[in-house]
Amino acid sequence: AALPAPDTAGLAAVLKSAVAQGAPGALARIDDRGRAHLVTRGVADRATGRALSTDDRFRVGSVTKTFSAVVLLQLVDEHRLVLDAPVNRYLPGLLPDDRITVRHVLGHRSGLYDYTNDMFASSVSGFEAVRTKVFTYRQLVALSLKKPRTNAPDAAYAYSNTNFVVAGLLIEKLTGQSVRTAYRNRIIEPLKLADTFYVHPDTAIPGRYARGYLTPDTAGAPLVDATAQTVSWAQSAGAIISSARDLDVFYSALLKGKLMSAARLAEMERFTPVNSTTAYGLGLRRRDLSCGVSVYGHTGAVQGYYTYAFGTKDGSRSLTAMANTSNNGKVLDTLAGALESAFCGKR
Ligand SMILES: CC1(C)S[C@@H]2[C@H](NC(=O)CCCC[C@H](NC(=O)C[NH3+])C(=O)[O-])C(=O)N2[C@H]1C(=O)[O-]
Repeated sequence: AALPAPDTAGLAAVLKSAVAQGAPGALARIDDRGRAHLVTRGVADRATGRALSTDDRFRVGSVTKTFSAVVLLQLVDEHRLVLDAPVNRYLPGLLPDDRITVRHVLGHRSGLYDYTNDMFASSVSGFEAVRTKVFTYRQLVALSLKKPRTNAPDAAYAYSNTNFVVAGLLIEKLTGQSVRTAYRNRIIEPLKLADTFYVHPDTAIPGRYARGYLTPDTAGAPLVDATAQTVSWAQSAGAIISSARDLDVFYSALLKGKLMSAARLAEMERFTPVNSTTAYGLGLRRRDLSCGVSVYGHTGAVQGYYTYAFGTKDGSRSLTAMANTSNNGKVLDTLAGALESAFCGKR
């Protein structure tokens, strides 16, 4: 059935609420069968008052996880990786349990503890302690392995950044290239994503970008400009920089089957229920909206930036929404309303 027209007035109201709840700015872009709808609110830079533009680049956080999953699923298509093989077959001795497979890692079913739970228990001091640090993947995995696993392999879904750090190690081992090269050769250049970069460990965002502001844990304390950071704590789990246009192109191309075989996309879309309205596949989230439409993509939360990037099953319509703050649950929840406006239309 054809989707209702996007509700751009509703979208503007969502962004207005996000700004009222503490985001300096918020943006949204819908690409609907070649037609773009652009909405913005507030500022990209609190110091200069520059208005936020939908052209501004930003840190996408865990939307990066879909990029990493795409590379690995392409390697499965190339018969260079077996999804149900143990991770330790490719990275001997990395993990303490040979039963943990590549599929478990990409579906957050490995049980590997998420080291960011400790790293960011205190939001601002945790961020300041790592914002210029450069970690190796193995240092991050070691942080995780200091803690007990959350579940036996495949026994449960438990979101963990550690899983996509392991994915980065797999990408580098199997391609013999950096994840930066793998993203560029396999996704960024083929799709001509001119605003999409992996610059780790550089802290600067190339070109024109929105500054990002971390909301402190203490109510009323000033926002912290979190724009400059290595994102080395996340890397292949969260360090990509992109734009609303590029993420719409990326998820539309993915969902249209342009990035891997139909068989592999079907594997990516085998979903584990997370709660009543969301499910997780392989580096891909499904969100079931109030109007019965399901959308596919990923969310992101990195210091200074919240992102929603989702598309319809056939990739004909995609939406990216971003607010340039984080650690603000009200803004994260409000921004989810952009999905309803974009895909369910006027209510
Ligand atoms: C599951 C999520 C929302 S969290 C996960 C990942 N981001 C992180 O793990 C960073 C967490 C710390 C971010 C920080 N929060 C704190 O410091 C809280 N003490 C903030 O908000 O700036 C990402 O991105 N994912 C989102 C996803 O996949 O949707």
